[in-house]
Amino acid sequence: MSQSHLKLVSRVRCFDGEQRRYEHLSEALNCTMQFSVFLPAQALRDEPVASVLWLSGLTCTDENFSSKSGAQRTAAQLGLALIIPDTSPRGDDVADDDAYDFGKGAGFYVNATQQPWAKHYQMYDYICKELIDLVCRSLPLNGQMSISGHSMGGHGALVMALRETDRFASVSAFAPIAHPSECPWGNKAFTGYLGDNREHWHAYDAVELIRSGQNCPPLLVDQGSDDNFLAEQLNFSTLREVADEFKLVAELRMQQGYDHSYYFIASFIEDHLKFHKSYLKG
Ligand SMILES: N[C@@H](CCC(=O)N[C@@H](CSC=O)C(=O)NCC(=O)O)C(=O)O
Repeated sequence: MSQSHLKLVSRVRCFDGEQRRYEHLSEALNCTMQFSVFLPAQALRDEPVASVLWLSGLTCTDENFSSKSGAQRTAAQLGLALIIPDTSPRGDDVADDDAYDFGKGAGFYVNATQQPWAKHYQMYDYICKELIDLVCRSLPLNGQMSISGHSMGGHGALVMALRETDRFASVSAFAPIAHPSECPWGNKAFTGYLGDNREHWHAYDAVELIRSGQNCPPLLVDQGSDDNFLAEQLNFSTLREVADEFKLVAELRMQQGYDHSYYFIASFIEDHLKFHKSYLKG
């Protein structure tokens, strides 16, 4: 398989569109990767559509969101494609860790600088440089794109939107790890992938990027009040404070009684896709 070649692994009819899974050889990650795509009916008729890139959380593959969120119903109504990458490099020769929050399934959307991780764990470049280019060249997409994600993927979505300032029309997140430099999940992952110098962590920390004056596209965040990870890992109130201080175009909502699960995501994904659609052309 050449690096630019997409191999269709599966396709299934879904809301008059198709849920597909592709495989390709990633140059950035130095391994074979799979990702999922929902294409609405318009795209199947070769009418290019706008898309939402979804980044998943710890322990996920590209299949958690496509099988649990129910996002396809609204995406079909709005004529939006969904692009759903995996959360880390994969394969037998890729370094791993026994813990659920480091190694495979926990790439944290960074470009690792530390060994043995650096050889494969280049998730930031994989998504922002390689995958977006690949899907825009290979699928009926019009290039208009927004970004969203959950937890570790919410962190990834915020960071990519803040750094790739002209790429995304809007950004949203469910229970994002908003300030990874200051929580146990982020501390562990950043020490392992990026080393001990905390200055190097700030390029992958949404709160620090906002504090540094980076522009942010329109932002929607939902956070469940009964999320087990809220107090220790997510720093929702700090994100609210910096969003207010730096006058972001942002709505950050506390949703009473919701937890960290895909039931929470399924409850509000319609709002997020409609929010993105309002900023996307086509
Ligand atoms: N197993 C862990 C928790 C793992 C977990 O909750 N993963 C979430 C994302 S958390 C942040 O990135 C998830 O999306 N899981 C997949 C799913 O389908 O629910 C533990 O026990 O603490």
